[in-house]
Amino acid sequence: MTDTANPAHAADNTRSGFVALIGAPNAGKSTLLNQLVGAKVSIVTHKVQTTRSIIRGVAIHDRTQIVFVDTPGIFRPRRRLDRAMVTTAWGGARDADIVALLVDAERGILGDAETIIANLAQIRQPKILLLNKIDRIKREKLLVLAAEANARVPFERTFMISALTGDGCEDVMNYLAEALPEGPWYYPEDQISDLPMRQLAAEITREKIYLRLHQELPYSAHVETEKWEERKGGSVRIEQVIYVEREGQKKIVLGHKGATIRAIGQAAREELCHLLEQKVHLFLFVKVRENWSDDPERYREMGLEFPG
Ligand SMILES: Nc1nc2c(ncn2[C@@H]2O[C@H](COP(=O)(O)OP(=O)(O)OP(=O)(O)O)[C@@H](O)[C@H]2O)c(=O)[nH]1
Repeated sequence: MTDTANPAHAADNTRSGFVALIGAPNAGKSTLLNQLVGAKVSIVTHKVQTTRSIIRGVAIHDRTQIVFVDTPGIFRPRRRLDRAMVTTAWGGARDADIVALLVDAERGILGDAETIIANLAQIRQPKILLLNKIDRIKREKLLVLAAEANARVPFERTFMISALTGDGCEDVMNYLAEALPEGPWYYPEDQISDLPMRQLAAEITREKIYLRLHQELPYSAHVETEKWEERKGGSVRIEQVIYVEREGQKKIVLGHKGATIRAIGQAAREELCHLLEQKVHLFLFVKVRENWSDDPERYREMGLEFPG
């Protein structure tokens, strides 16, 4: 048996490294991360800009440990929170061994994807191109897109994949497993994410809020796990606070006679039970905290840099 408590894994011939996934909002980064790591570590929703901080997923392929850095979508920043997300995303790319640019092939290289490609030139790490969502488009169009992207940036390799179906993903893993440098593993073998459990639990609740409320609640809800208590008998009691910016938003989150928050809580609890493989008692509270998006402390908690 392998010693999972020892992250060094000094065994011969191991390889390891960091791979930054960058791409425009909705390119499919979180979906791909989950597909490659094989477990849900990064939240996925149909809304853009749901990933706020860098989340790592760790995959083992052959003798290589591949640490994925899922970056917030890189886009033209408008609000302060947006600017923090973009700064953090490019920081993640500069620290990585390999940068993987994910492009929504259906959308092509327009808008945000174009801005990213223009900026990629300044990044000196080896870069690979992943054309995603090939389940949705014709092969001829893909080839044109691949040529267009490679004319602008020297990619080491181009892959055509579907993060959703897993098509082409094995080729990406084979490539990364060979391309990353020799060295000891960074994490114990059984660790899929270094995102603290409390934060992951908060992300799950935040995902349920988005899925439930769609447009009604803009990007102003923030969830914090305040209490995490392992109970006798193997269950866990988790208390979370959902912070909103205005009274009106609090009413929306609560819903008529508390129906909305109950549904959010139930969905989050089910997913947590599944993830933790234990019984979960989840308690949600809604609080108004005006202007939390201007508070440096909240940024630090989310692992973001505060743009002055
Ligand atoms: N058809 C299809 N849909 C996909 C594929 N990959 C991702 N999607 C969908 O695209 C949407 C966005 O995916 P995400 O993984 O959340 O995208 P993201 O790049 O992490 O987005 P942000 O968190 O906003 O940066 C979701 O509805 C996914 O189901 C794919 O290969 N095929």
